[in-house]
Amino acid sequence: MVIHQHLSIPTLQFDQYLLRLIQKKDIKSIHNHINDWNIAKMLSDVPFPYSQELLEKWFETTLQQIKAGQSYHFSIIDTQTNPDTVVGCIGLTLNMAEQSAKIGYWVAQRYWGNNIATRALKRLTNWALANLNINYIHATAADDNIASITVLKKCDFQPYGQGKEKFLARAVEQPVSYFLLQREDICPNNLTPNQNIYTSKEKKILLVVAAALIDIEGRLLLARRPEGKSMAGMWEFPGGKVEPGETPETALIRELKEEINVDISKSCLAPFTFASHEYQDFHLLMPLYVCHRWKNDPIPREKQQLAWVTANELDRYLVLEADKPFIPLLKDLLF
Ligand SMILES: Nc1nc2c([nH]c(=O)n2[C@H]2C[C@H](O)[C@@H](COP(=O)(O)OP(=O)(O)OP(=O)(O)O)O2)c(=O)[nH]1
Repeated sequence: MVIHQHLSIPTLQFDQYLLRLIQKKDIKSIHNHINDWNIAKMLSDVPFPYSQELLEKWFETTLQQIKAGQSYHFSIIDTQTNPDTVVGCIGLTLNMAEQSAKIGYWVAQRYWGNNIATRALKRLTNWALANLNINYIHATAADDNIASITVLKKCDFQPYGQGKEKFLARAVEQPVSYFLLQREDICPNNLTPNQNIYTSKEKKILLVVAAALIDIEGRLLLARRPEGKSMAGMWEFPGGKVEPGETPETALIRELKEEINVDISKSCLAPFTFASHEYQDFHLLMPLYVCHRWKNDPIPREKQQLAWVTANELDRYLVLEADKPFIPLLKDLLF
Protein backbone atom coordinates (compact mmCIF):
# COMPACT_ATOMS: atom_id res chain seq x y z
CA MET A 1 0.00 0.00 0.00
CA VAL A 2 1.47 3.35 -0.96
CA ILE A 3 0.78 5.71 1.89
CA HIS A 4 2.37 9.11 1.86
CA GLN A 5 2.80 9.05 5.56
CA HIS A 6 3.87 12.59 6.46
CA LEU A 7 4.32 10.81 9.74
CA SER A 8 7.01 12.03 12.02
CA ILE A 9 7.08 10.02 15.21
CA PRO A 10 5.89 12.40 17.85
CA THR A 11 6.59 12.81 21.50
CA LEU A 12 3.35 11.80 23.16
CA GLN A 13 2.39 13.63 26.33
CA PHE A 14 -0.02 12.68 29.09
CA ASP A 15 -0.24 14.69 32.29
CA GLN A 16 3.32 15.16 33.60
CA TYR A 17 4.70 12.26 31.53
CA LEU A 18 6.19 11.97 28.05
CA LEU A 19 6.58 9.05 25.71
CA ARG A 20 9.64 9.67 23.57
CA LEU A 21 11.51 7.18 21.39
CA ILE A 22 14.19 5.22 23.26
CA GLN A 23 17.69 6.66 23.04
CA LYS A 24 21.07 5.10 23.80
CA LYS A 25 21.44 7.36 26.83
CA ASP A 26 18.49 5.47 28.42
CA ILE A 27 20.39 2.16 28.55
CA LYS A 28 21.79 2.62 32.04
CA SER A 29 18.53 3.63 33.61
CA ILE A 30 16.55 0.90 31.83
CA HIS A 31 19.16 -1.69 32.81
CA ASN A 32 18.80 -0.74 36.48
CA HIS A 33 15.02 -0.94 36.43
CA ILE A 34 14.58 -4.10 34.42
CA ASN A 35 17.13 -6.07 36.44
CA ASP A 36 14.47 -6.54 39.05
CA TRP A 37 12.97 -9.98 39.53
CA ASN A 38 9.46 -8.55 39.92
CA ILE A 39 9.72 -6.93 36.46
CA ALA A 40 11.80 -9.54 34.63
CA LYS A 41 9.58 -12.48 35.65
CA MET A 42 6.57 -10.83 33.95
CA LEU A 43 8.29 -10.17 30.59
CA SER A 44 8.55 -13.29 28.45
CA ASP A 45 11.72 -12.34 26.55
CA VAL A 46 13.75 -10.86 29.42
CA PRO A 47 16.32 -13.16 31.16
CA PHE A 48 17.29 -12.71 34.77
CA PRO A 49 19.83 -11.41 35.51
CA TYR A 50 19.88 -9.27 32.35
CA SER A 51 23.40 -8.27 31.31
CA GLN A 52 24.03 -4.77 30.04
CA GLU A 53 25.65 -6.33 26.95
CA LEU A 54 22.40 -8.11 26.06
CA LEU A 55 20.42 -4.93 26.59
CA GLU A 56 22.80 -3.03 24.30
CA LYS A 57 22.23 -5.67 21.60
CA TRP A 58 18.45 -5.30 22.03
CA PHE A 59 18.85 -1.54 21.65
CA GLU A 60 20.79 -1.92 18.42
CA THR A 61 18.20 -4.21 16.80
CA THR A 62 15.29 -2.16 18.09
CA LEU A 63 16.71 1.17 16.90
CA GLN A 64 17.10 -0.38 13.43
CA GLN A 65 13.49 -1.61 13.52
CA ILE A 66 12.32 1.87 14.53
CA LYS A 67 14.25 3.39 11.62
CA ALA A 68 12.59 0.92 9.25
CA GLY A 69 9.12 1.75 10.63
CA GLN A 70 8.68 -1.80 11.97
CA SER A 71 8.45 -0.90 15.62
CA TYR A 72 7.88 2.01 17.97
CA HIS A 73 9.54 1.80 21.39
CA PHE A 74 9.19 4.65 23.82
CA SER A 75 10.78 5.52 27.13
CA ILE A 76 8.31 6.88 29.67
CA ILE A 77 9.76 10.08 31.13
CA ASP A 78 8.55 11.92 34.22
CA THR A 79 8.99 15.59 33.26
CA GLN A 80 8.58 16.75 36.85
CA THR A 81 11.79 15.06 37.92
CA ASN A 82 14.91 14.85 35.77
CA PRO A 83 14.03 14.93 32.03
CA ASP A 84 16.42 12.01 31.53
CA THR A 85 14.81 9.79 34.14
CA VAL A 86 13.13 6.80 32.56
CA VAL A 87 10.29 5.40 34.69
CA GLY A 88 9.34 2.62 32.28
CA CYS A 89 9.04 1.58 28.66
CA ILE A 90 6.23 0.87 26.24
CA GLY A 91 6.61 -0.48 22.72
CA LEU A 92 4.73 -1.63 19.65
CA THR A 93 6.00 -4.12 17.10
CA LEU A 94 4.16 -4.14 13.80
CA ASN A 95 3.01 -7.11 11.78
CA MET A 96 2.70 -5.48 8.36
CA ALA A 97 1.03 -8.47 6.66
CA GLU A 98 -1.71 -8.65 9.28
CA GLN A 99 -1.97 -4.87 9.67
CA SER A 100 -1.70 -5.38 13.41
CA ALA A 101 0.76 -4.70 16.22
CA LYS A 102 1.86 -6.29 19.47
CA ILE A 103 2.25 -4.09 22.51
CA GLY A 104 4.36 -4.56 25.65
CA TYR A 105 5.17 -2.32 28.61
CA TRP A 106 6.64 -2.18 32.10
CA VAL A 107 6.97 0.45 34.83
CA ALA A 108 9.82 0.41 37.34
CA GLN A 109 8.79 -0.84 40.77
CA ARG A 110 9.44 2.39 42.62
CA TYR A 111 6.86 4.18 40.40
CA TRP A 112 4.07 1.62 40.84
CA GLY A 113 0.74 2.85 42.20
CA ASN A 114 0.57 6.00 40.04
CA ASN A 115 -1.51 4.62 37.20
CA ILE A 116 1.38 5.27 34.80
CA ALA A 117 1.03 2.06 32.78
CA THR A 118 -2.69 2.61 32.16
CA ARG A 119 -2.21 6.21 31.05
CA ALA A 120 0.78 5.35 28.84
CA LEU A 121 -1.10 2.44 27.25
CA LYS A 122 -4.15 4.59 26.52
CA ARG A 123 -2.01 7.34 25.03
CA LEU A 124 -0.02 5.03 22.78
CA THR A 125 -2.94 2.90 21.58
CA ASN A 126 -5.00 6.01 20.70
CA TRP A 127 -2.09 7.42 18.72
CA ALA A 128 -1.25 4.11 17.03
CA LEU A 129 -4.77 3.28 15.86
CA ALA A 130 -5.18 6.79 14.45
CA ASN A 131 -1.80 6.99 12.73
CA LEU A 132 -0.29 3.61 11.92
CA ASN A 133 -1.31 1.19 9.23
CA ILE A 134 -2.91 -1.20 11.72
CA ASN A 135 -6.45 -2.17 12.64
CA TYR A 136 -5.89 -3.93 15.93
CA ILE A 137 -3.35 -4.39 18.75
CA HIS A 138 -2.48 -7.64 20.54
CA ALA A 139 -1.19 -8.01 24.09
CA THR A 140 -0.21 -11.02 26.18
CA ALA A 141 -0.12 -11.20 29.97
CA ALA A 142 1.00 -13.99 32.29
CA ASP A 143 -2.03 -15.20 34.24
CA ASP A 144 -0.34 -14.28 37.54
CA ASN A 145 0.29 -10.72 36.31
CA ILE A 146 -2.93 -9.34 37.79
CA ALA A 147 -1.73 -5.72 37.60
CA SER A 148 -1.11 -5.93 33.86
CA ILE A 149 -4.43 -7.68 33.20
CA THR A 150 -6.19 -4.87 35.09
CA VAL A 151 -4.34 -2.27 33.02
CA LEU A 152 -5.32 -3.97 29.75
CA LYS A 153 -8.98 -4.19 30.77
CA LYS A 154 -9.02 -0.52 31.82
CA CYS A 155 -7.78 0.34 28.33
CA ASP A 156 -10.61 -1.65 26.69
CA PHE A 157 -8.51 -4.63 25.59
CA GLN A 158 -10.76 -7.70 25.26
CA PRO A 159 -9.57 -11.17 26.29
CA TYR A 160 -9.79 -13.65 23.40
CA GLY A 161 -7.86 -16.77 24.36
CA GLN A 162 -5.40 -18.56 26.59
CA GLY A 163 -2.16 -20.44 26.04
CA LYS A 164 1.29 -21.13 27.39
CA GLU A 165 4.50 -19.23 26.72
CA LYS A 166 8.08 -19.62 27.82
CA PHE A 167 9.30 -16.89 30.17
CA LEU A 168 13.09 -16.67 30.02
CA ALA A 169 13.56 -15.39 33.56
CA ARG A 170 11.47 -18.21 35.04
CA ALA A 171 12.87 -20.76 32.56
CA VAL A 172 9.50 -22.49 32.32
CA GLU A 173 6.29 -22.21 30.39
CA GLN A 174 3.62 -20.05 31.98
CA PRO A 175 -0.11 -19.91 31.40
CA VAL A 176 -0.94 -16.65 29.61
CA SER A 177 -4.02 -14.78 28.40
CA TYR A 178 -4.27 -13.04 25.04
CA PHE A 179 -5.95 -9.66 24.62
CA LEU A 180 -7.01 -7.61 21.63
CA LEU A 181 -7.90 -3.95 21.11
CA GLN A 182 -9.73 -2.97 17.94
CA ARG A 183 -10.50 0.54 16.76
CA GLU A 184 -14.22 -0.03 17.34
CA ASP A 185 -13.53 -0.79 21.03
CA ILE A 186 -12.36 2.78 21.66
CA CYS A 187 -14.40 4.54 19.04
CA PRO A 188 -18.06 4.15 19.98
CA ASN A 189 -19.14 6.69 17.36
CA ASN A 190 -18.36 4.26 14.64
CA LEU A 191 -21.43 2.16 15.28
CA THR A 192 -22.84 -0.06 12.61
CA PRO A 193 -25.85 1.63 11.10
CA ASN A 194 -29.28 1.05 12.46
CA GLN A 195 -31.35 -1.01 10.09
CA ASN A 196 -34.29 1.37 10.46
CA ILE A 197 -34.55 3.27 7.17
CA TYR A 198 -36.54 6.10 8.72
CA THR A 199 -34.74 8.87 10.56
CA SER A 200 -36.07 9.29 14.07
CA LYS A 201 -37.64 12.74 14.66
CA GLU A 202 -34.91 13.84 17.07
CA LYS A 203 -32.00 12.82 14.90
CA LYS A 204 -30.45 15.78 13.13
CA ILE A 205 -29.66 15.58 9.42
CA LEU A 206 -26.05 16.63 8.96
CA LEU A 207 -25.17 17.99 5.52
CA VAL A 208 -21.57 17.21 4.65
CA VAL A 209 -19.94 17.53 1.24
CA ALA A 210 -16.94 15.58 -0.05
CA ALA A 211 -14.78 15.17 -3.14
CA ALA A 212 -13.20 12.24 -4.93
CA LEU A 213 -10.04 13.85 -6.32
CA ILE A 214 -8.67 11.65 -9.12
CA ASP A 215 -5.22 12.45 -10.54
CA ILE A 216 -3.92 11.93 -14.10
CA GLU A 217 -2.55 8.52 -13.10
CA GLY A 218 -6.09 7.43 -12.19
CA ARG A 219 -5.49 7.38 -8.43
CA LEU A 220 -7.92 8.55 -5.77
CA LEU A 221 -7.01 10.78 -2.83
CA LEU A 222 -8.04 9.51 0.61
CA ALA A 223 -7.46 11.29 3.93
CA ARG A 224 -7.13 9.67 7.33
CA ARG A 225 -9.05 11.12 10.25
CA PRO A 226 -6.44 12.27 12.78
CA GLU A 227 -6.21 11.42 16.47
CA GLY A 228 -8.70 13.44 18.53
CA LYS A 229 -11.49 13.42 15.91
CA SER A 230 -14.40 11.03 16.08
CA MET A 231 -13.66 7.83 14.15
CA ALA A 232 -9.91 8.58 14.20
CA GLY A 233 -7.81 6.33 11.98
CA MET A 234 -10.58 5.66 9.46
CA TRP A 235 -10.12 6.88 5.86
CA GLU A 236 -12.50 9.35 4.21
CA PHE A 237 -12.88 11.76 1.30
CA PRO A 238 -11.66 15.31 1.83
CA GLY A 239 -14.59 17.59 2.64
CA GLY A 240 -16.65 18.69 5.61
CA LYS A 241 -19.84 20.20 6.99
CA VAL A 242 -21.84 22.70 4.93
CA GLU A 243 -22.13 25.88 7.01
CA PRO A 244 -25.30 28.04 7.11
CA GLY A 245 -25.48 30.25 4.00
CA GLU A 246 -23.16 28.01 1.96
CA THR A 247 -23.98 25.94 -1.10
CA PRO A 248 -22.43 22.46 -1.20
CA GLU A 249 -20.01 23.72 -3.86
CA THR A 250 -18.80 26.77 -1.88
CA ALA A 251 -18.44 24.58 1.23
CA LEU A 252 -16.36 22.06 -0.72
CA ILE A 253 -14.08 24.79 -2.12
CA ARG A 254 -13.56 26.14 1.43
CA GLU A 255 -13.00 22.73 3.04
CA LEU A 256 -10.46 21.55 0.45
CA LYS A 257 -8.47 24.76 0.79
CA GLU A 258 -8.55 24.53 4.61
CA GLU A 259 -7.78 20.82 4.89
CA ILE A 260 -5.36 20.07 2.04
CA ASN A 261 -4.54 23.45 0.45
CA VAL A 262 -6.14 22.39 -2.84
CA ASP A 263 -7.90 25.07 -4.89
CA ILE A 264 -10.93 23.76 -6.82
CA SER A 265 -12.58 27.17 -7.28
CA LYS A 266 -12.08 27.03 -11.07
CA SER A 267 -12.62 23.28 -11.39
CA CYS A 268 -15.43 21.33 -12.89
CA LEU A 269 -17.20 19.54 -10.04
CA ALA A 270 -19.23 16.61 -11.31
CA PRO A 271 -21.92 15.37 -8.90
CA PHE A 272 -21.22 11.63 -8.63
CA THR A 273 -23.42 10.05 -5.99
CA PHE A 274 -24.48 10.65 -2.39
CA ALA A 275 -24.54 8.91 1.00
CA SER A 276 -27.59 8.82 3.25
CA HIS A 277 -26.41 7.07 6.35
CA GLU A 278 -27.61 6.78 9.91
CA TYR A 279 -24.90 7.21 12.53
CA GLN A 280 -25.63 6.93 16.23
CA ASP A 281 -25.90 10.69 16.83
CA PHE A 282 -26.95 12.09 13.46
CA HIS A 283 -28.13 11.19 10.00
CA LEU A 284 -25.50 11.97 7.38
CA LEU A 285 -26.47 13.33 3.99
CA MET A 286 -23.36 13.70 1.87
CA PRO A 287 -23.11 14.53 -1.81
CA LEU A 288 -19.88 13.25 -3.36
CA TYR A 289 -18.37 15.16 -6.27
CA VAL A 290 -15.69 13.90 -8.65
CA CYS A 291 -12.94 16.32 -9.56
CA HIS A 292 -10.05 15.72 -11.99
CA ARG A 293 -8.36 19.13 -12.00
CA TRP A 294 -7.26 21.44 -9.23
CA LYS A 295 -4.57 23.89 -8.30
CA ASN A 296 -1.78 23.05 -5.77
CA ASP A 297 -0.55 19.64 -4.66
CA PRO A 298 -2.50 18.34 -1.68
CA ILE A 299 -0.71 18.84 1.63
CA PRO A 300 -2.10 17.75 5.00
CA ARG A 301 -2.94 20.90 6.97
CA GLU A 302 -4.70 19.16 9.84
CA LYS A 303 -2.09 16.51 10.70
CA GLN A 304 -4.04 13.94 8.70
CA GLN A 305 -2.30 11.36 6.51
CA LEU A 306 -3.03 11.44 2.79
CA ALA A 307 -2.85 8.53 0.35
CA TRP A 308 -3.09 8.28 -3.43
CA VAL A 309 -4.82 4.96 -4.01
CA THR A 310 -5.25 2.81 -7.14
CA ALA A 311 -8.30 0.63 -7.86
CA ASN A 312 -6.44 -2.49 -6.66
CA GLU A 313 -5.39 -0.92 -3.39
CA LEU A 314 -8.74 0.58 -2.47
CA ASP A 315 -10.11 -2.43 -0.56
CA ARG A 316 -7.19 -2.30 1.88
CA TYR A 317 -8.26 1.07 3.28
CA LEU A 318 -10.78 1.03 6.10
CA VAL A 319 -13.20 3.79 5.08
CA LEU A 320 -15.98 5.35 7.14
CA GLU A 321 -19.15 3.29 7.24
CA ALA A 322 -21.12 5.82 5.14
CA ASP A 323 -18.46 5.73 2.41
CA LYS A 324 -18.43 1.97 1.87
CA PRO A 325 -21.02 1.97 -0.95
CA PHE A 326 -18.85 4.46 -2.90
CA ILE A 327 -15.92 2.07 -3.21
CA PRO A 328 -17.15 -0.28 -5.97
CA LEU A 329 -18.54 2.69 -7.92
CA LEU A 330 -15.26 4.59 -7.75
CA LYS A 331 -13.16 1.62 -8.86
CA ASP A 332 -14.56 2.06 -12.36
CA LEU A 333 -13.04 5.55 -12.52
CA LEU A 334 -9.56 4.49 -11.34
CA PHE A 335 -6.65 2.73 -13.06
N1 LIG B 1 -15.24 14.85 5.25
C1 LIG B 1 -15.88 13.69 5.28
N2 LIG B 1 -16.73 13.40 6.31
C2 LIG B 1 -17.35 12.21 6.28
C3 LIG B 1 -17.14 11.27 5.24
N3 LIG B 1 -17.90 10.17 5.50
C4 LIG B 1 -18.54 10.39 6.67
O1 LIG B 1 -19.28 9.62 7.24
N4 LIG B 1 -18.22 11.64 7.16
C5 LIG B 1 -18.71 12.19 8.41
C6 LIG B 1 -17.62 12.30 9.45
C7 LIG B 1 -18.02 13.52 10.25
O2 LIG B 1 -18.91 13.09 11.26
C8 LIG B 1 -18.76 14.36 9.26
C9 LIG B 1 -17.84 15.40 8.63
O3 LIG B 1 -17.64 16.40 9.45
P1 LIG B 1 -16.30 17.29 9.38
O4 LIG B 1 -15.22 16.55 8.70
O5 LIG B 1 -16.66 18.64 8.96
O6 LIG B 1 -16.16 17.46 10.81
P2 LIG B 1 -15.19 16.94 11.84
O7 LIG B 1 -14.63 15.67 11.37
O8 LIG B 1 -14.32 18.06 12.18
O9 LIG B 1 -16.21 16.78 12.95
P3 LIG B 1 -16.46 15.75 14.03
O10 LIG B 1 -16.90 14.47 13.37
O11 LIG B 1 -15.17 15.63 14.77
O12 LIG B 1 -17.55 16.44 14.75
O13 LIG B 1 -19.17 13.49 8.21
C10 LIG B 1 -16.23 11.59 4.20
O14 LIG B 1 -15.96 10.81 3.28
N5 LIG B 1 -15.64 12.80 4.24
